Amino acid sequence: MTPDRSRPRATHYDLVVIGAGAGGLVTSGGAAQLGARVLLIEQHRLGGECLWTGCVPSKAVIHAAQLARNGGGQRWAEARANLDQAITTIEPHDSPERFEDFGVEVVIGRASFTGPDAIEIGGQRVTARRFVIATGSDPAIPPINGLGELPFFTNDTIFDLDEQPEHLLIIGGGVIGCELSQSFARLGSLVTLISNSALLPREDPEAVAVVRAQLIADGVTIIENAEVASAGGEPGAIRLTLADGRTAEGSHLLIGTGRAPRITGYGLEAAGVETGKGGIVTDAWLRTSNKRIYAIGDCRDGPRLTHAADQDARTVIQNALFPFRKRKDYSALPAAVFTDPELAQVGLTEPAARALHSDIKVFRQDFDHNDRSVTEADMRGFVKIIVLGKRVLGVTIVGAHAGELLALASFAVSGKLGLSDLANQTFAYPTLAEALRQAAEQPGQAALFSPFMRKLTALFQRLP
Ligand SMILES: Cc1cc2nc3c(=O)[nH]c(=O)nc-3n(C[C@H](O)[C@H](O)[C@H](O)COP(=O)(O)OP(=O)(O)OC[C@H]3O[C@@H](n4cnc5c(N)ncnc54)[C@H](O)[C@@H]3O)c2cc1C
Ligand SMILES: NC(=O)c1ccc[n+]([C@@H]2O[C@H](COP(=O)([O-])OP(=O)(O)OC[C@H]3O[C@@H](n4cnc5c(N)ncnc54)[C@H](O)[C@@H]3O)[C@@H](O)[C@H]2O)c1
Repeated sequence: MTPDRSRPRATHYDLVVIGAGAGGLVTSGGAAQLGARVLLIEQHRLGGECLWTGCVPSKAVIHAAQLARNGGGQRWAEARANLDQAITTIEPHDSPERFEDFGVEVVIGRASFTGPDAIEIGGQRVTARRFVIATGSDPAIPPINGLGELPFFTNDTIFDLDEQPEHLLIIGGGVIGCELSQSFARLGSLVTLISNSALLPREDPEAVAVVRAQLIADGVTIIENAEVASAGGEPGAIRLTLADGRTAEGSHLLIGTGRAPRITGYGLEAAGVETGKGGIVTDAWLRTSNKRIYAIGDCRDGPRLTHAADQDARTVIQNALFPFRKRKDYSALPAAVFTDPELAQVGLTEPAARALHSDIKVFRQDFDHNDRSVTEADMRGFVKIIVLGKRVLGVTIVGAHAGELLALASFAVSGKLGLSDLANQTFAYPTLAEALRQAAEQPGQAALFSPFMRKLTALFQRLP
């Protein structure tokens, strides 16, 4: 029998979690399995952005676009079928029944704080020992003249699109803009991508150059460092006018210009929770200005990624339930842009490391010297390892399967390993991962094959 999910069964819990996206699900499921009495409140459907409007549909579209590449024709319908299938397959993992089996009490409704230690939900007042806010973020819509009068898409709506866009205009050259511009181009739409920055402004520019070249080869028209001054035209024939007078016309418009944390309309002021421009302010332990309330994932100031929300959740389970506290630490948080080629980063990029330290060293290995890249006939990209002294500060990988290869690099950065730890590994031949070892062995090889070593070797050969 389906339980009544319209109101809580009790008035007090050990932990109340607001929002059932990646952050809220991991927190509530983990805490309940550890034995805490947990109430999880979700206003819409469990799974959040990642399942319904983010990672899952976008990666399914990317996969369909890979298959469609060079196939010709308009292939959005196939991508739509693929993304619907992916969501249907993953949805049971995030179902209320599964979390109820873990011992979580699930209520569907909108929670609102009424004071520093209480919320209201389903007309009922609920108190808790600790609260976790995991309310996520909305697409940020830029203040462009005329935009309000036109139909436009965001990640909340683009994956429900029924018809193939003839010509998709995209504002924003970040992760969404790059991943989806390439996908729609490969699926057979004309695509124009406009950004007020360079593409992927936070990433290594040399790596971005490799991605940019592929987007152009796929037919994406890219306009970088350009302000969109106004939007006009009509549905089906949208015209963007840039500040320098240029115009771009298309049938559909997608906005991917960053995120706005969800911090209004649910009583954060009444709870005494401080917010800033970047979201809910948290301390080193992810506590808000109200020490009994934690904030995790996209709603707090900090990185907005599913695995960041997951990492936050694990930190908060420990901090909210146990006396041994754990600090938040994003220094080894990996990130991948799932374009083709992929761009993956962990730790500091080369420009970020140079801004902090004057004496870093950078070791780069291009994939055109990797045998597997040659046999796969895909030699785009490189591995770059950024080192301070002996310590690996960061790794940038651009190329095929860069997101997968990054796992090894993440391990090196989070484990505070030295370059020699990577250089001394033996990797299966022929694999792309060998490029990491080849980059890591560059300084050692210079020392190993030096004139001094040559003399030493010769000397040893003369010994009886
Ligand atoms: C197109 C796209 C692709 C992405 N791809 C990736 C990727 O490949 N890898 C990656 O790591 N990240 C990716 N992300 C980012 C990722 O989706 C988010 O960082 C992640 O989903 C955030 O999880 P969250 O739990 O913080 O918030 P959300 O998933 O947004 O969950 C918040 C939940 O809170 C609920 N809620 C809000 N207010 C209330 C309230 N008052 N009461 C009750 N419920 C409430 C909402 O309904 C929602 O379900 C992508 C994002 C987008 C937009
Ligand atoms: N693979 C992944 O992990 C993945 C994929 C998609 C999205 N995401 C997450 O989702 C979030 C949102 O992605 P996003 O691409 O919207 O944000 P983003 O921050 O990655 O990029 C936004 C881009 O829009 C540009 N921009 C901002 N205002 C503009 C304006 N008025 N006109 C033109 N350009 C403008 C910025 O300069 C920037 O290049 C990100 O935080 C990202 O972490 C992650």
